[in-house]
Amino acid sequence: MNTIMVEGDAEQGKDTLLGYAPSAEPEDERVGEYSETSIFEGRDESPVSDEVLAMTSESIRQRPLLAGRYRLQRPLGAGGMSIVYVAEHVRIRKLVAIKVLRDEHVDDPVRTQRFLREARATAEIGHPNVVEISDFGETEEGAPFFVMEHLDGDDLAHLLHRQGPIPWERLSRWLLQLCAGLSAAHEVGVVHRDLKPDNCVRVIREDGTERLKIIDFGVAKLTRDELVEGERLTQTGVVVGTPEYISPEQARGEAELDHRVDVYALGVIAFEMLTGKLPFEGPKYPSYVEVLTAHGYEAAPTFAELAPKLEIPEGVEAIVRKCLQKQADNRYQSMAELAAAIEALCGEGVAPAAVVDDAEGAPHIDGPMRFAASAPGRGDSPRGEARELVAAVEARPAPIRRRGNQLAWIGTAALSFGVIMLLAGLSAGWFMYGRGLIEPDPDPAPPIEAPAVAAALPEPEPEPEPEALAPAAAETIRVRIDSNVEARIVDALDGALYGLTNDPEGFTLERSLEPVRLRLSAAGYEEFEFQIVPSGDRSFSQKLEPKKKRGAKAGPAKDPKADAEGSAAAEPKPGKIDTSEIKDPFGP
Ligand SMILES: Nc1ncnc2c1ncn2[C@@H]1O[C@H](COP(=O)(O)OP(=O)(O)OP(=O)(O)O)[C@@H](O)[C@H]1O
Repeated sequence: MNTIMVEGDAEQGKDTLLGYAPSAEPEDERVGEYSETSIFEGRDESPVSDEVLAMTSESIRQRPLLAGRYRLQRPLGAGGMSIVYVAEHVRIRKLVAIKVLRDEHVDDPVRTQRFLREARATAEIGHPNVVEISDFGETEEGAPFFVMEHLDGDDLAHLLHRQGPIPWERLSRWLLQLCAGLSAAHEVGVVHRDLKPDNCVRVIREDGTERLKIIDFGVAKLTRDELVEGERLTQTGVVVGTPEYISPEQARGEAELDHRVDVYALGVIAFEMLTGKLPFEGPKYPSYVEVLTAHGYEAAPTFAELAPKLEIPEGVEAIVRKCLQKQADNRYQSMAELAAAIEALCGEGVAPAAVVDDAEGAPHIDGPMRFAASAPGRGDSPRGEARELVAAVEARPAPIRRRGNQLAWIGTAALSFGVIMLLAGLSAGWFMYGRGLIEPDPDPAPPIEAPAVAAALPEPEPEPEPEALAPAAAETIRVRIDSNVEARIVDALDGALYGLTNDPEGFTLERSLEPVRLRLSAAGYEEFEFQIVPSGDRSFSQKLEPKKKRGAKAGPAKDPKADAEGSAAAEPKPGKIDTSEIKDPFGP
């Protein structure tokens, strides 16, 4: 398992609930106390485990100077893709942080492109609240690296662990800085997509003031340009994020993502920093499936429900809830708008109107959820870790609702259909499902003048050919079903007629990832009910069984239509038969 592993104790942090003094009390009881006691005392010595050191490239470790000017001192941390070191610029004797692509990924064009994209995206932003990129290069082994300002501080996850919930007065100042940095990113067409407390570092400046810096644009989307070659997964698609902070549209695998996913994530961060709890955690959310489903469909609990002992002003909650709306249109539409709301509340005390949650309610997950053999459980990797998961889901959706209605179950079957929800194997630090990266941005930002470093970085691979993206663009898909007897194809929920089997034209369905439950019915034949996920054109064959006559011996009944038209009509058509698809994929 080529996983991450920066902080061995981060794991603990997830389950013991952030930043509270160790307590014999049940977890729920602990909310409500601001505590300065760290349950992670001593963790600041070095977040890098021996395992990470062991993973460190031998050649890099031994080389005294990187690119002739940087002396690597020690690893700061590592993700699935790269390792971050503290280094010294030997000429100006300044500490820097250097992120180097792991040796094992050097020949992987996808990861290399992503890595370069991170460097370019970050460098283009150029804002005091975003980590600064000052240089880049390549190791002798060909591993790209880029050089950042060294942030000597704590990320918000650590602060929360150490200090417990952060009062609004303080948090609001941090949020305003994060809004400023993200606003700058959005202005140049960069969407972070993986915002979480771990990626927000607080440094104390010489004058004693705090400065927040956003790091890790490793999964950022450059809305105006490149799609990374190879991330164009025709079947499964790709969306990247960290389950605990992922926006509903990412969780639902929607293709069109914009900067408002960052508004949502910032809302989750604010929620967690204020209450010490994530909106969706605890026994009700035993795996990432439940977490993602909740982000997709479930309203966040109120502060009073989660942290009854904390007194958080209503206006604050209203702001957070507005960020957490499921529909991006119902959130703040920009970081500037969010910042204005924070400022209005902090300044004149103007609270935004309370928001009525637009959540539709989470689908009930009923069936067995099976992870691939190598899959980690939710607790198997550090909290907040972006991760790569591959689909291996078996789940029975609750009552399937009609397509176009609220939901159905996101993690439906259709492994062969493409995306859906996913689950399981940790591999490179990306959580993948849905189709986020495979869509071009419909409204690209205007070109901007990139700072020198960004401009000098190698250009990424060209965008995929348009035809590769074409299927996702169509609004409807066509379904053709053949059967041994002409049968009506109806909606299993409301009986609406879609068409008839054996119609060469088939019938159309709205393109969706929500399953549609259909029924085939023909006089004298057993009805056959099944579901499909209309994510692309489908063609099936299904034999209907004659109804058994009471008292009659089992055997094929006569098909009245076959009688009229000849026996050929009763034969299933050859080819194209894939009864596995037509069966309820969640069925036993
Ligand atoms: N400029 C910096 N200064 C100080 N520490 C940094 C800096 N950039 C990153 N780090 C630390 O290095 C560690 C890994 O950084 P980062 O989050 O960018 O990588 P990652 O996302 O975990 O790795 P990958 O991109 O391979 O998945 C984190 O602990 C982070 O706080």
